[in-house]
Amino acid sequence: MTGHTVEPSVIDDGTRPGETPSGAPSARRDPPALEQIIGPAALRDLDRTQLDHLAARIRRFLVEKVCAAGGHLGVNLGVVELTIALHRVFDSPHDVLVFDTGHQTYVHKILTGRADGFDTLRRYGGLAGYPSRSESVHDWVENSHASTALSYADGIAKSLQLKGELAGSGRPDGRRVVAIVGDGALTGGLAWEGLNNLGSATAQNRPVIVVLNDNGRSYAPTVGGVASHLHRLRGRRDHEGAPMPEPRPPSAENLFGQLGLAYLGPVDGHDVAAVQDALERAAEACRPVVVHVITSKGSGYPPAECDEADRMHGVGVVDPATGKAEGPGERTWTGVFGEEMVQIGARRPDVVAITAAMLRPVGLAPFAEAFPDRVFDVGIAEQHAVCSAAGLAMGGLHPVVCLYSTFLNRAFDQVLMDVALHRLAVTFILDRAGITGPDGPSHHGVWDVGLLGLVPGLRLAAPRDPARLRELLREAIDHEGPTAVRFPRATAGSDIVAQRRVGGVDILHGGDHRAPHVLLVAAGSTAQSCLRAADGLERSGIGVTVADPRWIVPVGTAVVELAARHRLVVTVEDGVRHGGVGALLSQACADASVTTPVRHVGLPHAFIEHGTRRDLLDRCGLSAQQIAAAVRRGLDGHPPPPPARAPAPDPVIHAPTTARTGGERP
Ligand SMILES: Cc1ncc(C[n+]2csc(CCOP(=O)(O)OP(=O)(O)O)c2C)c(N)n1
Ligand SMILES: CC(=O)[C@@H](O)[C@H](O)COP(=O)(O)O
Ligand SMILES: [Mg+2]
Repeated sequence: MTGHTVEPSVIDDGTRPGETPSGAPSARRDPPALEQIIGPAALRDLDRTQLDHLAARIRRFLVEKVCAAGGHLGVNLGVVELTIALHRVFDSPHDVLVFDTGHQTYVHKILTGRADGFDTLRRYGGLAGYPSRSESVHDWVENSHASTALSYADGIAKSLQLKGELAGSGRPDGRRVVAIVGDGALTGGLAWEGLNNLGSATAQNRPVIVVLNDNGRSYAPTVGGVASHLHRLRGRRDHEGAPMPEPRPPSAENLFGQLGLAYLGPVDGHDVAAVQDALERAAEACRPVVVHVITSKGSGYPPAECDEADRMHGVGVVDPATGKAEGPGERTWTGVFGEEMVQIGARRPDVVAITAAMLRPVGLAPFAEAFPDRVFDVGIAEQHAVCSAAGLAMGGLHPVVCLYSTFLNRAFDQVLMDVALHRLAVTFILDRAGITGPDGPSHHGVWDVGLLGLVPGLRLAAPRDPARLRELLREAIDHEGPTAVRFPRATAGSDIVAQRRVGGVDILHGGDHRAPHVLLVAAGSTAQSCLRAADGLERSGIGVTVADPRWIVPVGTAVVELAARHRLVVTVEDGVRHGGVGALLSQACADASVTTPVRHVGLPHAFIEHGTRRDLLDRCGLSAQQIAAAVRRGLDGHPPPPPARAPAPDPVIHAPTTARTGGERP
């Protein structure tokens, strides 16, 4: 590994005393200032010294910008040299670079002319934290869900081959297709579906270059047989820091060779020249090939290198000198969940927990510490997590599957056909449910209510506060059938005490009016805004009942009976309205011949861009004022307004009317 670990304040990036790191290059042939790099061509004729200075300059830039804004710091510090080499060997966007998960593309963005956007990183309307097709022709895949790159590469290579544009098709300017995939992403089943096709007999003349970015970690060290195999291939004595042998020629002595892909590596991923040499040889091979690149997450920044938990995989705003967040940590929904799980684990020896490579992010660290034999990290393998949970339940245990809501999407069939069909007692914990914020459209957990509302026999709870999270978690785990509990990426807030409980439904406000009036159905964390809306409405003489159903799927009879006793129902949910709480209640009212009009306030049926959670909720019409406005419009006989069109651009990412094919790219 080249020696490049330095303190952030003394990174030797070629900056002369008094010159800012991104200042104009001095006469000493320093590399171009980052803001002056308008594209990869600027890298082509840099010499070794300039490349080393450029790498140091990028590291310093990453530490400065990401510590100030939050984002994937450790991840991107680990791919500085790798990304420089990629853009020196391949000619993006003529050549296609597909990044798996996309959280490691900050360096790619710097080298493709977007350094000056980093002051807006992950802010509404600013630079996305993942590839963005609307930002650059160098970006292809926006989906931040792992293990997809190999399948995209397979499809793109097939399309280029059929059009006669793929390298190896006889054209001198044949296009190369490169997939950059992490060792963690390689624990996902979809990645092996991709490999199976990339290495097939028919693919031997359809060269795809798989760059395996192996840092030995997802957040924590990568688990499973794949990780062990990679460790053996690395020929390392340990995961980090050991010297690496010279790149070995392709051989069949490893899994990739057995699957029909040549193997090149292991390569020191922090040595630009070594990576460049390996990539050039891979491109010349003109066949499917895996280039096994060894990197270190957090490389070059001691606070990350020393972070045993996850090498500062992703951070909030932190002090660049220490890597620590300022001030005391906030109590999050995740933290409350983690505490209660330990209480439940002590009471219920049959309860076990499953994580898909995110033990700490989903709050299972306390449970793992208390009950180390009762936590299973299955890797980035959500479908396996759910199906394995079905097996655990069949074996007599009660598994608690802990995922971010958005990552449940890919395991829907396992929830439906492996858990619910067998009516198994499995509990799904859906953290980051609703608008999450900075990670953008593929991370907002907004689809779970619509999806799980389709699952016969499954019960879904949406707690409004920490006390209800604890209560509903216990009810879910005590239930003899499939259950789920959803909560947001947010501070936990204070408890909201109900006036009374009617048929399992908590009445939070009103409900004792004689004259028919408005029923506000507050799903989960929207309760606070609904109560504020109710206060405003009451001041203008509109009587409001605010009810928290607690269990939102299936719709309880008590909610339908409440609806029947009101003049108007308005449901409010932090989820897509399409198939959501409102839609389900409308259906339930229709089935019960209850004719009270029901209006749905929730998120649009669309992809919502990145920003802060609060701001995006407001832009989507979920503020107290907008809820009150929806009630008033309902009383006037009109449907609630479409999601508020803030003066700034719409938060909704409009699906293009015509498919944005690769054809828009060169
Ligand atoms: C389907 C899915 N599950 C979980 C995640 C959350 N996640 C984001 S990055 C990451 C670890 C990825 O590890 P690896 O592929 O090795 O990339 P590295 O961060 O090491 O560069 C995980 C689990 C995700 N993005 N997608
Ligand atoms: C890339 C990825 O999927 C995760 O790193 C995600 O960004 C973490 O999100 P939180 O910050 O909500 O934990
Ligand atoms: Mg990794």
